[in-house]
Amino acid sequence: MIPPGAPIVTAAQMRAAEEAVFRREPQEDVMERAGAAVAREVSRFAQGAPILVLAGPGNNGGDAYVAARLLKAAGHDVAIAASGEPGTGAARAMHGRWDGEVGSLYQARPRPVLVDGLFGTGLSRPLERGIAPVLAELVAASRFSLAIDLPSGLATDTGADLGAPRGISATLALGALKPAHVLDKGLERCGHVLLADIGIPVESQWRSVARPQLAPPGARAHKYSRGLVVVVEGDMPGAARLAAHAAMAGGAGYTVLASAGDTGGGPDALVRQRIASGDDLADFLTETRIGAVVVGPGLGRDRRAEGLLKAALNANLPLILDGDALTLLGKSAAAWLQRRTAATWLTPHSGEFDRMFEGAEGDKITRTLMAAAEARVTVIHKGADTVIATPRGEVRVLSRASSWLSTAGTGDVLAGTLAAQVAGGNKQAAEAAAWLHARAAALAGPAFIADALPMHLPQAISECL
Ligand SMILES: NC(=O)C1=CN([C@@H]2O[C@H](COP(=O)(O)OP(=O)(O)OC[C@H]3O[C@@H](n4cnc5c(N)ncnc54)[C@H](O)[C@@H]3O)[C@@H](O)[C@H]2O)[C@@H](O)CC1
Ligand SMILES: Nc1ncnc2c1ncn2[C@@H]1O[C@H](COP(=O)(O)OP(=O)(O)O)[C@@H](O)[C@H]1O
Ligand SMILES: [K+]
Repeated sequence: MIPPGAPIVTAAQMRAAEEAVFRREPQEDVMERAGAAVAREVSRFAQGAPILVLAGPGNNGGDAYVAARLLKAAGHDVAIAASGEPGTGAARAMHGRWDGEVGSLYQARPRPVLVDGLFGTGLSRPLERGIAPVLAELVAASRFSLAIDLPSGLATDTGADLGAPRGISATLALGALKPAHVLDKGLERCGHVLLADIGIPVESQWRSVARPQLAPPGARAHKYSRGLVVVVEGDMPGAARLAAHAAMAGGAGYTVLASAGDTGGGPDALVRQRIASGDDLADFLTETRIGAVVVGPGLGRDRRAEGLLKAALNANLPLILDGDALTLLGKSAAAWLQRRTAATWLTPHSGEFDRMFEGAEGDKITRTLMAAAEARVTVIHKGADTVIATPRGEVRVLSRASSWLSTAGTGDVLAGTLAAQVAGGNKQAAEAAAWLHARAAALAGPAFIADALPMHLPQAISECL
């Protein structure tokens, strides 16, 4: 579980936000609030069991000393073990306010409840001096463990593993989420992510995906005003049918499958349009009521596929490109897409993304932002950590969706869901589609097949009205 709609900031942005607050308020007061938030969560879960608090050299350790003092004052049995002397002014002050003993991390005996206050956003290199194995053992031997801000050993801005333990039960993010809470190894290492308000206002264009606010069709709605979606069929017709079904169940008023022949299948309400070639598609796409076109699911990579893709790119219509369309574009994606005047959405998985944007470097958020800016499109970079980036620099991250989504065809369902939101005029179509898709997967339960996913979209939508 990730707090929805929460700001995500880098370590440097968090530091800047803190420093702005320290100009009007002592750092110790902020640290007292952070430590109090930690103590609150720990006492909720500890249920009277003995607590071991680990304190590092920096301000994460400072938070740990505060939490230990408050937990002790509330009657808990608390021991502290430190990796060394406190190294910052605020941490020294908090160490001074603790009136008990401070043991060595390396001699610490496990206790049922563990609080990890060794390192937070200041971790700058892999854990050293044998800290990683000691921390891993103490976490493994505990019944409940809570990491202050971040599990020690995660790179704040990337979620890369710098020696973080496995099995942390919960992480209390202070003030805002950091990329490590939602990306890469952070997905498995943070446990449940909780967010504490510690009185530091943060401004960010990056957020975790939130449940969208959707509206039912107006009283005078008709099928075209609800949105007309065209899905282009190719070599593997099942993929296009999945996308079309998702567009219908995702709220589109009218869905057309543009197919070369009658391949059958699909709901009766699905309208079929015979499209043999790129020229046919170009003609059909002059229909002005079309609200979104999906090209790519099961498209194939032959001459006909290229012709269809070209026709879709040249049409002045909102366009969703997925699967084979992305592979066909390959390295020339940005050059092609920059020329479009209508809006474009790309839904690559990491293989497709890397083929299109091989020059993009860094963490997943940075790379996706670069791609969106370069191609001037919205990119939904899929995976266990799905990152949505717009050319305006907005980012939405959806992590911890059902891992049962890792089955063929679920990406086609996402493309269709997105098309319904685009055609329906949703200004936050990508975020809404990602939420609805993940919610449908949660409702579908374990071991579903992609065909079953669209059936759960209406229930997901009902939760947004
Ligand atoms: N600035 C503040 O007053 C506040 C900071 N907060 C806490 O402070 C944390 C950030 O504090 P800091 O910037 O002091 O950083 P940390 O406490 O995360 O750690 C920094 C210290 O660890 C050392 N270090 C870095 N990598 C190391 C490694 N691999 N092995 C050994 N030592 C290593 C650094 O040299 C530095 O001494 C946040 O995560 C949050 O928990 C909160 O208390 C809110 C207020
Ligand atoms: N382990 C996972 N956890 C959460 N979501 C996942 C996981 N694996 C895949 N997904 C999601 O499932 C979908 C798979 O899409 P894709 O890879 O394009 O598959 P296909 O082409 O077969 O439809 C994406 O929405 C992706 O974000
Ligand atoms: K920590």
